[in-house]
Amino acid sequence: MAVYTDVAADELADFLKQYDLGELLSYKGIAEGVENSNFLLHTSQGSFILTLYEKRVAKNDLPFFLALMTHLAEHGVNCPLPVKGRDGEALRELSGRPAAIITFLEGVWPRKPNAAHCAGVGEGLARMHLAGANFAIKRANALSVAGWRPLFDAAANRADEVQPGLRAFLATELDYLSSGIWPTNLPEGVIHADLFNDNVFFLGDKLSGIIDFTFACNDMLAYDVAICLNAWCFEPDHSFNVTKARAFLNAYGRVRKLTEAEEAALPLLARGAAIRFLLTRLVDWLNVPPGALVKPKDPLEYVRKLRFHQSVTSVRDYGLMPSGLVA
Ligand SMILES: Nc1ncnc2c1ncn2[C@@H]1O[C@H](COP(=O)(O)OP(=O)(O)OP(=O)(O)O)[C@@H](O)[C@H]1O
Ligand SMILES: N[C@@H](CCO)C(=O)O
Repeated sequence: MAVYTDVAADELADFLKQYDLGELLSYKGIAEGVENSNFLLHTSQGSFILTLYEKRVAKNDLPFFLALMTHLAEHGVNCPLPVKGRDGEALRELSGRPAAIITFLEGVWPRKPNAAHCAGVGEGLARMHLAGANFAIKRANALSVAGWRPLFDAAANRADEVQPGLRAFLATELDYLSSGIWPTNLPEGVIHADLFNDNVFFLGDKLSGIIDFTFACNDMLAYDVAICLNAWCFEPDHSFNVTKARAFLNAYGRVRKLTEAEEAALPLLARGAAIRFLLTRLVDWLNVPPGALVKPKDPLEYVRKLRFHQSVTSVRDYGLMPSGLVA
């Protein structure tokens, strides 16, 4: 998270009067993350996270995110819980933005994920997919293949300022991915859609919790797997680490086995996931709001990752035998 919208102390104290959270002792903006404004609150009742939802979050989607966290927590996933006010509502408004308070989760996100972390994420992701199976509310993925073109259009004119040739590279890849080859018949369910290392908490090597459901939606479960391959299985120099990928995929498969069709589609899904994050990062890189407390993420990291997926011919390259057996 970041801080785009500031909140004054007296405004926050007033806001908290709507809750049974005791007295506000201190609060501070959280610089991490890029999407929403977040604050760590200390009250006489404990620690909480206050989120003000920003540009990419549609207000109509907020009941989905809040109900999903409650549903997942009830089905064994350790994730934050929305805190309701005295009126029974979790969602309200603060400083002109939709706002909610959620419970604070203990744990630390891994700055340098190792293969054990990747295995933890694989297991955690599969458990989340199973836990989401009977969640009643639906939300389409606004950042799937149809959502990439508008992002490209918003950034295309200045893409070459970030890297010469980037515009043409993106245009070619986007044409390919939108040419009718994007899978439509793979198993679907609730996906997290942003399960990066800063959204997964660990205590030692053990996964202790999952946060940040503001991109969660209904989509292909294997697309979530592809997002994690991108987010967890590359090194700081952006080279692919097959040991981490194998650990991740095997751990996922022990809880929810990928179908053969999902395995076959993985290289394509990974290309899609790479361009999705490349494009949102590029748009954000070119549009940092003046005065915002945010460190935009590097879009070029995803050029390298995308090139790797373009070179992949089968899931063997991700450490998995096409039959699903370990390579
Ligand atoms: N429930 C929570 N418990 C403890 N810490 C939290 C919680 N929610 C958020 N944080 C802290 O705030 C940081 C940013 O949160 P989050 O990832 O939800 O923000 P975001 O703007 O949606 O970011 P991004 O989408 O870039 O990951 C986290 O890395 C974590 O340090
Ligand atoms: N996790 C995303 C930011 C939030 O969408 C990224 O690393 O680009």
